Amino acid sequence: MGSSSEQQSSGNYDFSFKISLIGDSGVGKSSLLVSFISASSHDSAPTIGVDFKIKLLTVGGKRLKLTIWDTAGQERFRTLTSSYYRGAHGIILVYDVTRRETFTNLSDLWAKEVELYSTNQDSVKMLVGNKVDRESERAVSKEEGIELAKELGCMFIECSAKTRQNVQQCFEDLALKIMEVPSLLEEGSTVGKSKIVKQEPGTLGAPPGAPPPIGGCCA
Ligand SMILES: Nc1nc2c(ncn2[C@@H]2O[C@H](COP(=O)(O)OP(=O)(O)OP(=O)(O)O)[C@@H](O)[C@H]2O)c(=O)[nH]1
Repeated sequence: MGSSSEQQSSGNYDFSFKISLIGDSGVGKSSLLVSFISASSHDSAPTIGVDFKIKLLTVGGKRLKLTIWDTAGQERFRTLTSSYYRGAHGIILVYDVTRRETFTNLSDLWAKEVELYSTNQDSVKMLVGNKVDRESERAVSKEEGIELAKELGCMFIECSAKTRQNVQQCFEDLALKIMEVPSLLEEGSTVGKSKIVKQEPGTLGAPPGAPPPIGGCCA
């Protein structure tokens, strides 16, 4: 799927935000993204390197362009990390409610990385407990999720990329919160800024200096 240059023009959206998805391998980051972008979940192959997708949507009466980055959780790709976070307006920290270690890794590992690499002091963070459709296998309670979100200063939601429960809500709530932060709003504003930049095929919408994404597309 491609996007026309017309869609990329600032005339078609009021704000442009970068959102990064992080968390352990297999928690469902790619599935959440695909579920949000394509309005249907699917079995997802492991992400190799980095992927991003663009979603145009209207929230709170504003037309938004969300560039959503999907990180590969595997340790061997961690050298790419800083570019995932650079300039991100929103960061989604995902764990799998059926795998406790993915929850503890968020506070022990991922939240520390966010602190280290995030260049946007004001970026909005959202803690997401995914795979709630597997309720019988749950290993992390909702209350624990709420507690950790408080500790980390994050918003919180539980969802399922498989059933799409709360997936749209997750991204919309995050976007709404980003728009409440004046510095992020100003930075993401397209007013008076030209968004039509000459880019190599396949990198449409990627921030300058970004590593070449794999399979980025626009919805
Ligand atoms: N039951 C259930 N399975 C899910 C859900 N989300 C993802 N999965 C499955 O979990 C597995 C891993 O999902 P991915 O989306 O590849 O996870 P990821 O976090 O992107 O993994 P990496 O690309 O390795 O970082 C896949 O088999 C998905 O189909 C969900 O909400 N419920």
